[in-house]
Amino acid sequence: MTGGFELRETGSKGVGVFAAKPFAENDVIFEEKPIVSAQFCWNEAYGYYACHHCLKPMESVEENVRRLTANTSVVVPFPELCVTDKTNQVFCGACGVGFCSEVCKTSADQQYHNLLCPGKLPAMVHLVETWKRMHYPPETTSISLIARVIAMIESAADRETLVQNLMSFSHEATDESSGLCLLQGRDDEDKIKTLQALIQETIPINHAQSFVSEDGLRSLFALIGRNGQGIGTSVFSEWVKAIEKKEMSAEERESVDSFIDTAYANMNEHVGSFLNCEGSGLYKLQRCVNHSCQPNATINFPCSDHTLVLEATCPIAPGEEICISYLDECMLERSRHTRNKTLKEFYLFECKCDKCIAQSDQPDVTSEEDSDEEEDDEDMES
Ligand SMILES: C[S@@+](CC[C@H](N)C(=O)[O-])C[C@H]1O[C@@H](n2cnc3c(N)ncnc32)[C@H](O)[C@@H]1O
Repeated sequence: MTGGFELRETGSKGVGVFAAKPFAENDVIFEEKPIVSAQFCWNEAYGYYACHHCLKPMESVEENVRRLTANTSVVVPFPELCVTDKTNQVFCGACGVGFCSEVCKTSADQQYHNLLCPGKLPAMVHLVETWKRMHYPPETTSISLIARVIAMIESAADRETLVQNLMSFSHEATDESSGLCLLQGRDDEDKIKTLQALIQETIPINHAQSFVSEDGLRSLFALIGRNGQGIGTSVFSEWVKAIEKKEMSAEERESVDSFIDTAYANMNEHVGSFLNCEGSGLYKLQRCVNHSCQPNATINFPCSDHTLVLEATCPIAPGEEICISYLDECMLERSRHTRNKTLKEFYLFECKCDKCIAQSDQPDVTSEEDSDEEEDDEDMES
């Protein structure tokens, strides 16, 4: 973590992160590892092979391109630029999951894996399969993250500090939603009851009972909905970055650029936009960064694992609030009405950023594109 920022009350948005020194574009504001993270269940099931603890890709770049293009004869040039180091990979003797290093395996074992390993707790497989039938891609959270939080509370040497940390995360459910929209569909109350009963049956719980009551679980979903940070890692995009930096002849550059274009086109045909190992995590500092529809910072994963970096996207002056966008770039271009509909549905709040306040006297307009989508949603629901 670097200095240069402070946490302060904002008034209307709760706590926020403020610059305590000037930041230039691309400056790192802070870097941190999560309290807990987990790969999404379908992402793992579809063979996106990542370290069970830190989400670092476990495949070589060639294995990755072959899988994502469904072409087993692709030969990737400059294989020496692949960042995957298989020499340190280790595996769980009981369930077979892989870790990029002994360090990750030891952390996982100590924090949650000793309790949740399906080799020792076969009912975990049923819990995950039940979840997968409730929550299809594109995934926004996972039962694995919930299970890890519970297991960490069970296993923590300093349980009190961990619980205090988690409780400092904003975790209120709203009147309209308890964060259950994360489960998708209309029968969320039934789903939460099913999950709650299954968690109670599956995980031996002595210390985390209050987190697995119906209200406790609802609150945990709200906590993850409000604070969970998506994580994406890719050995191919790391290799592409290394290729961009490598010095080579014009001929080699042309040939490798053409290889990259073809690979992306073939991936798009086979897996669409699902290119990365994906998951989500809870971070102690990142959870204080508020949303703005006109952000001045962004989150990156430069080590292609769950280590998060908050970076300035424009100059930031001391005293200014540092905000990221919880919405993707496409959604940021949409009307205030549509942006807020998404923020309410997925992040459980109404936006009070400067841009939304400035646009608050505008009518609740839904752009043509948005209203088409809304009609489609309504058709699907009816
Ligand atoms: C990741 S937390 C950010 C830290 C939070 N302010 C706190 O005090 O814990 C996300 C929550 O902050 C609030 N928040 C973030 N950005 C906001 C915004 N632009 N307008 C209103 N509330 C916001 C919402 O309550 C949201 O659920």
